[in-house]
Amino acid sequence: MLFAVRMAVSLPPDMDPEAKDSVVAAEREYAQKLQHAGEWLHLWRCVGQYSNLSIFDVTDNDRLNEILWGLPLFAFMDITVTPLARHPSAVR
Ligand SMILES: O=C(O)C[C@H]1C=CC(=O)O1
Repeated sequence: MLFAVRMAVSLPPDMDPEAKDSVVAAEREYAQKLQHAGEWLHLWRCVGQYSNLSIFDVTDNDRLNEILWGLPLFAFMDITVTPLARHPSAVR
């Protein structure tokens, strides 16, 4: 099942710099592992914003929920999920 997920990140301005570096590094490792595993198909930066637009290919809603709740930055994110269906005019 394909999902488009928008993740907007909002870190506290007074967050300890070491804690910030640590959670961002953990997020990168987590995201790259899922990309290598083939579940996180696309990860795009939204221009000029600390947010991304991602495409996931997962077995079901529960798996996506598990992935999103496991994001190290989850507590600092506003997440919007859009389930995707094939467009009738799509050529591939
Ligand atoms: O930077 C972001 O958009 C947030 C998050 C999503 C993947 C990742 O590595 O960081």
